[in-house]
Amino acid sequence: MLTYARAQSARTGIRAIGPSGGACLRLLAAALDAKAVAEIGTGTGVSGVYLLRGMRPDGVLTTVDAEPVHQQFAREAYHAAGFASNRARFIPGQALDVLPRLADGQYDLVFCDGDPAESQQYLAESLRLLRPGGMVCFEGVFQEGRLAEPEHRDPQTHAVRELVRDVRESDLLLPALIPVSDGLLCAVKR
Ligand SMILES: C[S@@+](CC[C@H](N)C(=O)[O-])C[C@H]1O[C@@H](n2cnc3c(N)ncnc32)[C@H](O)[C@@H]1O
Repeated sequence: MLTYARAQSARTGIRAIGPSGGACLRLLAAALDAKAVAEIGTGTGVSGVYLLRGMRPDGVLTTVDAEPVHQQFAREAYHAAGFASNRARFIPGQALDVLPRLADGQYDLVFCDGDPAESQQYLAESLRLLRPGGMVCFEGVFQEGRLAEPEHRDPQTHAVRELVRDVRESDLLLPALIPVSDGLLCAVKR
């Protein structure tokens, strides 16, 4: 059941991935037979429920958020969706403080949905965290249309443009831009 997580998102205004993006995440986690997934930006747990549904039954989602109260919503959402508490590891804190503490090469999938202005740093950390053949995904790269409109030069949109360029030009990555939700940029680590 996603009702709880979506209701908390609507009530609090904490943005959550849409149904098409969520379904895509679930499929990607299943295709990777994911046992270990890292998520930046727990929110109210909508994306986490989709990821857990796609992962192996013994898989563990490690999810990071700067706001402990958001993680409490997500904890309740995973419980309401029927997942045992040992399926998720909640780490509160700023992503750029927490990510360096996670183990190298141990993750099948890294889902980035935290602060878009930090996207390039998330990519660098993801490349370290992923096993070969693993995948990194960024939600929201269309930036509600601003990405494709050159007059938008705010720091956040600029950072996402730089991310898209880095992913496209990297020899280490095989990218695909999937037009679901607000743009899901995915890339497999060679
Ligand atoms: C868009 S919401 C995530 C939504 C969630 N992925 C979902 O689809 O249900 C973004 C989340 O990232 C968190 N966040 C923003 N900047 C962050 C940072 N620098 N480090 C960790 N978490 C951050 C916010 O507190 C918020 O809960």
